[in-house]
Amino acid sequence: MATSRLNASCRFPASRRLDCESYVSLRAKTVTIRYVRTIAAPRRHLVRRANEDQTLVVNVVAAAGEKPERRYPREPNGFVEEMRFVVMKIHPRDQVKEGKSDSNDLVSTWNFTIEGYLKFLVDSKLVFETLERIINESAIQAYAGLKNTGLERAENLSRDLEWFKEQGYEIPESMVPGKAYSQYLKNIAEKDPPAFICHFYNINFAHSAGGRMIGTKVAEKILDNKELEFYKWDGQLSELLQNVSEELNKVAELWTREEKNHCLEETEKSFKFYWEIFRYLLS
Ligand code: HEM
Repeated sequence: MATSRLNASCRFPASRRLDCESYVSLRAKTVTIRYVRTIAAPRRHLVRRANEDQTLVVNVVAAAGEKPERRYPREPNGFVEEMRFVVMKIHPRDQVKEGKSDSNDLVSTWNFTIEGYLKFLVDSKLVFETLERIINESAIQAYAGLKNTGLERAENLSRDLEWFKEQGYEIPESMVPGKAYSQYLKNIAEKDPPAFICHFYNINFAHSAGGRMIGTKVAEKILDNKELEFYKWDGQLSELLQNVSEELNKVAELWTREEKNHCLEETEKSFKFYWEIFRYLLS
């Protein structure tokens, strides 16, 4: 079997690049690489392709005796897709199925009341206010690109509550679910950015997906089709979401796999906290 001397550029899970050199067979499916500038033991790699400039692109399979690297669902599509995958699995299957039509049917069966809806709006406002204040005031680098994304909702919610007041409705005080979620966000914001980013993603994206669908149904059923400011964005929502996704992907690129997993594990908490606020709509 012919062998060639190649410069190999090794792509590691944490995006670390190391220079190495090796004698390999171009027909080989795996290769053991001896690193030039590290003290790592030789590792077995899966050969992905050899570029024209004789740079070999390889994936780490395992060091001798190690288990192969674990792959995470949607990992190659960027971290936002990983977060989306996890939260969609948490949506209760019997109540909320992925895909708008099923969920739409479900939401159509709900009996909305203005009282329940006002509680939902008041607690949502508290959560968005807290989220936005933290992002604006924090010096944490990961939050810097998440200021003024166009997804902010607190001001729009204030205008909606003002409108309800003008219609003669009494605006309730914020309640336990909103206060609990707001307090939790304050607790983790400075000491645990990966966890906080999970909440940032879920709160904003939940509202733009299921939340928006619910808003349309509420408007149809009990608001004479009045479209609230909560569901209006300056510019195309899809573009705003795309921009924020790109920013979140950039933030997560700097994380280790452990930090990413920690962020994903926080999804369940985010869902539970926000679900408590959604539940007002069912009362
Ligand atoms: C009654 C409550 C809910 C309903 C009816 C609902 C419904 C939906 C539906 C239908 C989608 C898919 C939208 C699409 O494929 O375009 C979706 C996506 C999503 N939901 Fe929910 N959901 C609810 C509650 C929640 C909660 C409590 C959270 C978390 C805090 C959440 C977070 C998300 C996220 C992050 C997405 C992905 C959005 C995207 O990628 O654009 N949802 N939801």
